[in-house]
Amino acid sequence: MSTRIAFLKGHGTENDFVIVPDPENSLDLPPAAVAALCDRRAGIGGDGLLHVVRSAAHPEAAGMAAEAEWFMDYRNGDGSVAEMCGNGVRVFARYLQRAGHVTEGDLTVATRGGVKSVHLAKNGDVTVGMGRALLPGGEVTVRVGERSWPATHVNMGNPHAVAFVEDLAHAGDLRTAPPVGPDGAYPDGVNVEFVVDRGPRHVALRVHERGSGETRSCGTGACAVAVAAARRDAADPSATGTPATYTVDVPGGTLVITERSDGEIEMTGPAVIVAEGEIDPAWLENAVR
Ligand SMILES: N[C@@H](CCC[C@H](N)C(=O)O)C(=O)O
Repeated sequence: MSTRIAFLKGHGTENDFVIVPDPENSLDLPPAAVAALCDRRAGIGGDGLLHVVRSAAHPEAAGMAAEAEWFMDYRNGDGSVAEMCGNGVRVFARYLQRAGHVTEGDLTVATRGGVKSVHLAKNGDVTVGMGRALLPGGEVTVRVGERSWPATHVNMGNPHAVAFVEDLAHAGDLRTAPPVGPDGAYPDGVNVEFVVDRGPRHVALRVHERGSGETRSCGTGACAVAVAAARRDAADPSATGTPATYTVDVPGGTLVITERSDGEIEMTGPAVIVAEGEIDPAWLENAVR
């Protein structure tokens, strides 16, 4: 890597990302490079990285190029690849707007979880069509120390285990991933949400994200929580025929999630770009050695 590499930093409800624009997919970003960039002490710092590539230039997205010009090549902070990142899509759209690639209003973004519809509103909010949740059923259990809770498995393109708890403090310090049983239930790892009620159709969560640790927000996690809460509250829109909207407080802000009666889920929240600069290529080369 001999030329300087541009980056931006952004967040959605404090789920923060290093953004690396690379329209023609010419950068080599192995897991070690992503982990170095996301390192909060030795790097730029972020829960994850948004590699911004034209769909036509990326082998995983070329098939979506007719529907979405831009591909969000999302990576977790440890360098691993994930199928989807809800907050990431909002921040990605905000970047496209700032760079002049799109304007306020409707656009599409290609992700590993398929093409997502996005609306950039005048008030700064960004709404993402997150698709449908899958609830494969089966019992899973989340454990922290001596406590354990039954959890709902919700797939939002990526896997989530949602546990309703009495107190968010019971999740502990979340420095390590809480064990989710039975063994082998999630061979590729899982995002774990701890949830309490705050009022009617109003919940709060803490989350431990696969590949990132505890984060201040998780968009797919907030959707998984809203879906699990609607089933618990006998408000499943596909059964009642009525959309269900939940306000989901996360440590970094608030997201509003609506599940329609056809199962389609929309998530609304803010997305902010906070800085931009250049990565020193010599530092990056050294960091991945
Ligand atoms: N923060 C994201 C989810 C990112 C991916 C997740 N860590 C995984 O590995 O599935 C969001 O906002 O959805």
